[in-house]
Amino acid sequence: MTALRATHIRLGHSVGDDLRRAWTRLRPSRPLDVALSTILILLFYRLHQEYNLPTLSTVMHFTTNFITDAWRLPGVILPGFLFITFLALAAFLVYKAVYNRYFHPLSRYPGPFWGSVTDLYKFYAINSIPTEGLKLHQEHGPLIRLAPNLLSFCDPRLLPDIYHARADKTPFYSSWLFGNAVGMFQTLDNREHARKSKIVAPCCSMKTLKKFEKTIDERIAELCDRIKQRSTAHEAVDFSEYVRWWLADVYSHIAYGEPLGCVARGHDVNGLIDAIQSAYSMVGTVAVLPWLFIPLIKNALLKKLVVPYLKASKGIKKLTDNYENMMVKRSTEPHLKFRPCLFDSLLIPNPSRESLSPSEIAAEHILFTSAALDGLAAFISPFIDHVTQNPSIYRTLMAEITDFERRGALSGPVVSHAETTALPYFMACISECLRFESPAQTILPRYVSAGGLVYDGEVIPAGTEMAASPYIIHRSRAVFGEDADTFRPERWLEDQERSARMERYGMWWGYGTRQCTGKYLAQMQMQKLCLEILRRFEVKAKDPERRFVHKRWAVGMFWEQEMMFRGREMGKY
Ligand code: HEM
Repeated sequence: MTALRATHIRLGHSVGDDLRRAWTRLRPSRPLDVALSTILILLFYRLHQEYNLPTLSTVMHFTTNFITDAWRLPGVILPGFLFITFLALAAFLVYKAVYNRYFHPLSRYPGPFWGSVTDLYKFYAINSIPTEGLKLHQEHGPLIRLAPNLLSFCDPRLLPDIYHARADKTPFYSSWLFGNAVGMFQTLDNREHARKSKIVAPCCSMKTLKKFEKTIDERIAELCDRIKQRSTAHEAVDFSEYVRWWLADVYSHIAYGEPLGCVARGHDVNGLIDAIQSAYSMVGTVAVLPWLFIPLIKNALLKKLVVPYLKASKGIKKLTDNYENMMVKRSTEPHLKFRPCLFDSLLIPNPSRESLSPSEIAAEHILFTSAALDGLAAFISPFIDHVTQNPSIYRTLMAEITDFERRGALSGPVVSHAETTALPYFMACISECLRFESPAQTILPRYVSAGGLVYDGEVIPAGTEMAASPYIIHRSRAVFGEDADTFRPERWLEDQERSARMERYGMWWGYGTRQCTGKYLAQMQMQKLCLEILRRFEVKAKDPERRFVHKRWAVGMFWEQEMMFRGREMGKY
C-alpha cells in the first residue's frame, strides 16, 4: 500500500518546473506530439463553438435545467445526462492524458506516445514486448516508459535491485481471480508470498521430485510408442499438440496419481488444454486494467451476472472442476488412494508449520496445472526445432548422444535425469534454448520499494512499476555476447567465467526469490523427454518452410508443428 500511495510523489518538483519541462518537450523535434496536441485543441475549440459550453457554470446551468425540467421533458433527460457524463469523462481522460504525458514524475523517460498517456498501451505491450520492446530499447536506451507508471528496463545490472526479496508484485498479476484464493504466482504482497512459498516450495525440491522420476519415465515411454506407431506408418506428427497432451498427462499423473489419458486417446481429454488457453484473454485484460476488472469480478452480483458468460471464466471453471473431480477420485478409488502425489504434504496437518486453506490448495493446483503446460510447451517445441533444423548443431549433438550411448552412459528404457546433465553439448543446447526462446517472455513487473531507486544519477520514485522481459534481457550483448541474437549453444562452452555471468543474469526462471517453483520438475521433464526423443528418432520438419504457427502471448505458443520421425536403433552404437 505504501508503494501504491507513493505513486504520485513529486520528488520536490514545483509546478513551475513541471511547466518548464512540459514546454521544453513541445519542440518541433516531436512533430507527432505537436500534431496530436493541435488536434486536441482544435477538437475542444469545435466543441466549445458547437455547444457553447465554455465554462463550468454553463455545465452547471445545463445540469440544473435538466433536473428541474425532468418531469416536463423526459425525452431530454437521458440524452442530456449521457452527454454530460460523456463530457465529464472526456475531460477527465484528457486531463489524465495531459498529466501523464507532461507532469507525471516519469514523464522524462522516452517511449511510445500512447504508453505515455494511457495504461491501455499495456494491451499492446503485453504480447509485443519481445519484438517492439526490444526495438524501443535499441532506439531509446535502457529505460523506456511503457505505461504512465511503468518503466521497462533492459540493463541486467538492475535485476537484483528490482527483484529483491521484499519487492511486491503489481496488479499486472491479479488475473484469474474467479476463485476466492490466489496462487503464489498471483500473490502480490511479498510477505504473503513468503508464507505460501514456505509451505509449497518443499513439495517441489529436486529431492522430493526424485520419487516421481519413474512416473515421468512411464509417460515418456508411452509418448515415444505413439510417435513410433505414427512414424512406421510414415505419418507426420503434430509435435506441438502431442507435447501439450503429454504435459497434461504427466502433471495429472504426478499431482493426482493417474494420467489424464490425452496421449493414449489422442485428444485433449475434458478440454483441459483448451480451458487453459481460453483463460489467457482474461489474464491479459485483468493485467492491463486491474482497477476496472478486479472490483468487477470480485463483486458478488456482477460475478453472478457477467462471469459465467465469459469464455475465459468457463476455462477457469473447467480447471477447478478437473481439480475437484480428481481429488474425489483419489479419495474414493482404491488404486489411487495410496499413490504418492505432488501436494500430499499440504493435505496432512502439520503442527510445526502453518497450513494452506482448502481454497488456497485448490488455487495452487490450478496455477501449477497451467504453468506445467504452458512454460514447458514453450520450451520443448522450439528446442526440438532449433536443434534439428540447424544441420551443424544436429550433427554435433547426435555425435555426442551416440558417443554416450556407445559408452553405455545412457540407461534404459528411459535416460535418467542425472545422466542428461552429463552431456555438455546437450546441456549447452538446453541453456541456449532457455536464453534464446525465454518461454515466459512478457514483462514481469515489480514496484520500486520505499526510498526509491537511483539509476544513472536519476531517482525513480517508490511505487513506480519496473519490469524486465526475459526475452529482452537475454539479448544483452554485454552479458551474452555480440551474437546474442543468434541461437548458438557453443557460447556456453567457451569460457567458464562468461558462462557464470550468463547464468547470473539469466532470468529464464524469473529472478530472485520469486523464481519458478516448478523449475526442478520442468528440468527433469524437458531434459529427459528431449534427450529420449533425439536418441530414439531422426527428426525432420515435414515442411521446412512452414515449421509451426507461433504466437507471443505472455508465454510463447506453438501450434501445427508437423514433424516426421524415423526410428533410430537404440543400443546400436
Ligand atoms: C520451461 C519451463 C518453465 C519456465 C521457463 C518457467 C518460467 C517461470 C518464470 C519466469 C516465473 C517467474 C514469473 C515472475 O517473476 O512473475 C515462473 C514462476 C512460476 N512457475 Fe514456472 N516456468 C516453467 C515451468 C513451470 C512448471 C513445470 C511449473 C509447475 C509445475 C511451474 C510453476 C511455477 C510457479 C508456481 C511459479 C510462481 C512462483 C512464485 O511466484 O513463487 N513453472 N516460472
